[in-house]
Amino acid sequence: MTKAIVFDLDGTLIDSAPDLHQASNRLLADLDTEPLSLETIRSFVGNGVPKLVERVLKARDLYRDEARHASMVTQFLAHYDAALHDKTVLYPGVVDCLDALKAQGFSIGICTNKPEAQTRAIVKGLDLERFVGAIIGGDSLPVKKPAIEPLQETLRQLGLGVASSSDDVIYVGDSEVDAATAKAAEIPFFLFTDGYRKSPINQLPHTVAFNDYAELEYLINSKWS
Ligand SMILES: O=C(O)COP(=O)(O)O
Ligand SMILES: [Mg+2]
Repeated sequence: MTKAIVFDLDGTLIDSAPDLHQASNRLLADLDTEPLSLETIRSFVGNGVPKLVERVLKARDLYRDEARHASMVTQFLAHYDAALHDKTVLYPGVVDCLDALKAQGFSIGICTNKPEAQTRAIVKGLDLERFVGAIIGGDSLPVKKPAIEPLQETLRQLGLGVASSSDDVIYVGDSEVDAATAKAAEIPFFLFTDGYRKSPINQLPHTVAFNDYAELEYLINSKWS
């Protein structure tokens, strides 16, 4: 039976906050408004781009209504598309870890709240395509995490039935949203502690916590040994 490891993207495999920060501040500059700090933008990531843009606008008291918000999301994405991974980096050890997991025969998926098109472009640009068998983004389905459907759809595309998933699957993520998703889906959750979480580790439901990708293969194999 195939086993699968599904990863979140932002704050888990990649540190994407610097490019999200730049796009946010370019949007604010279009609106003749002062920039926000990297730390602030990092704290806004995890619920998808529309929510990030809403938080950016509200932080500068610029949120008006849904129609304007929708056009700001489009404007943000134009800035983001112009520099999707200029400053974005993989966390140390990610490539070696994915290599090792792939070599062991694990199926690998990505389940993120980032829009699918931008996710695919970044995955390609950072040369991760060869590892990944399924990608579900925040706009791939009508709902996004913490709804469980995106994670279930990732597993379905990897060829795993939902019924068997709790025994054969691990979800790896960095945030409150990921922990809640895995818990609701009854899937073991490995928490990468150096991502964008806002809560203390002990307040996030998790199976295993780690901060070094050099340890992840061992931790995964320990769970199934
Ligand atoms: O909020 C986003 O756009 C993406 O965040 P995620 O990759 O951590 O799900
Ligand atoms: Mg994340």
